[in-house]
Amino acid sequence: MTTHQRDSKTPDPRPPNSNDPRVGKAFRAMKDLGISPEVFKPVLKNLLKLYEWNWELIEEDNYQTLIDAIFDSSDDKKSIAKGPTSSSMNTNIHKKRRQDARADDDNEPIANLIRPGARSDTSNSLVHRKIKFYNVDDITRGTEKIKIPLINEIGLEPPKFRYIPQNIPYQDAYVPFSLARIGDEGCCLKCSGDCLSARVPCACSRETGGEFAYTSEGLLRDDFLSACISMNCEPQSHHFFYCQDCPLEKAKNVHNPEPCKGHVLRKFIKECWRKCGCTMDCGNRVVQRGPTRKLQVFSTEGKGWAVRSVEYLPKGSFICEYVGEILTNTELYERNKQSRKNERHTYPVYLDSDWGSEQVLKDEEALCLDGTYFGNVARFINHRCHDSNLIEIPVEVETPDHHYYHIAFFTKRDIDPYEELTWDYGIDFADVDHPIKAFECHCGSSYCRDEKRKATAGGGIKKKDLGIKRNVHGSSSSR
Ligand SMILES: C[S@@+](CC[C@H](N)C(=O)[O-])C[C@H]1O[C@@H](n2cnc3c(N)ncnc32)[C@H](O)[C@@H]1O
Repeated sequence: MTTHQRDSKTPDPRPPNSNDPRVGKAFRAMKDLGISPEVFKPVLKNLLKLYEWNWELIEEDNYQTLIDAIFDSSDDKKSIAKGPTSSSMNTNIHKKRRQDARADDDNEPIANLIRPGARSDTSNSLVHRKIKFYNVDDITRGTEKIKIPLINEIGLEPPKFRYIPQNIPYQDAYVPFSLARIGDEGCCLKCSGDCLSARVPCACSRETGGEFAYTSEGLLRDDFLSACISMNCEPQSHHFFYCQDCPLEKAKNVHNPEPCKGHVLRKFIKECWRKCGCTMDCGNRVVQRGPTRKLQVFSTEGKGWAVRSVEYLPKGSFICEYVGEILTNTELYERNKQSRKNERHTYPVYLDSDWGSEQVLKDEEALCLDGTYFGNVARFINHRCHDSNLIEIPVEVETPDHHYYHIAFFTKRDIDPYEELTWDYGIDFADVDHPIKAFECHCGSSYCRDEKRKATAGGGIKKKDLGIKRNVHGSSSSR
């Protein structure tokens, strides 16, 4: 699944060579900061010698030591400031330093929900560090297998929420899991070990046409991902389902709802689960194992908090689920009314991917996820119009009843370290009837729908737009 790495605690007697994956990783991280190989290679070589080939010290805190050493060498020589990449390099290094340079006195508790994690600089005395480290080293409070730090580069107000690694019903949501609901033909009772290596794909691959959605490397299969992307980004008329009594239209006007504008039908992944005979390491259990990538929450100008990965992510990588409280649509309407009064922001996702397969549920039955007060890292993923680098895919795990399922984010393409992770919320920025006012979009995409709307004659507002999905309801930002 990931490139093999030598245990970085074991001193490596060999000098670095360009085939070493650790050199490649360092190269990519430095490239991202605009640092050319000519500049970083000699510094890396010296540092490795100094640390007796201990890569752990080089790699820790996203190569902070290496960056410090490059910075110090550039301060000394001033010569690299003449190079063509020097100004961007210095800007980026300064940016990177700022991102990690939150002094102790910036360690405000994150709404008493995230423990501040000030770090003392005792890890190595060989490099004189002039900076302090960021203030929260794990927003998950140990509830995930990985730590997810929060990097406050610009002094944003701490997010107020409680991290939960799995969805939890708020109150009325009826989420029935039972072994009895899973028929024997709906799971792989007789499998053992890893279903992906079985000669014939088991029953759990039926949802994805008799082939598993995942490769043995734990990535989404290319053809499956492409089909999901094209259904999501360029849906054809046959990809839409039109319901009789549309809950989204009722949310806009309960007494006189307009006809349904259409819901995009989605492809599901089905993962093996408890009733199956395979092990937890089975390749058809990716989302249920939780996030494994090196993610960070960081502050942005204009969009609040955001998410990125500090490691390279190949196309089809699972990033995280959208986790929140499970609400009925009725509870969500109530909450939205309240949040408008309290100026709180909600980030709900409708569990509406299975339109057409069963009767549309009533509002007091239909479910959505709200990550506002209780959520996971996904609540920080910002919107980008059309060319976002993540796609959300519905995943069936505990129940074959698609009344409830998981929403999982996967990469649509290869992603470089430190690139912001984004998904298209599906907002129609021109929809003035929507119960939650859309934010002013700063996604920066050349396909930005908000920019296009503003550019049309006087920012003219249209009322109807066929086939608009609106999964997350962004509220106007107070930032
Ligand atoms: C799901 S949250 C994402 C995390 C959020 N940035 C935060 O700080 O908590 C959605 C909110 O983020 C902000 N946001 C997301 N994408 C944005 C964009 N492209 N432009 C401006 N604001 C955005 C909006 O305030 C929106 O209501």
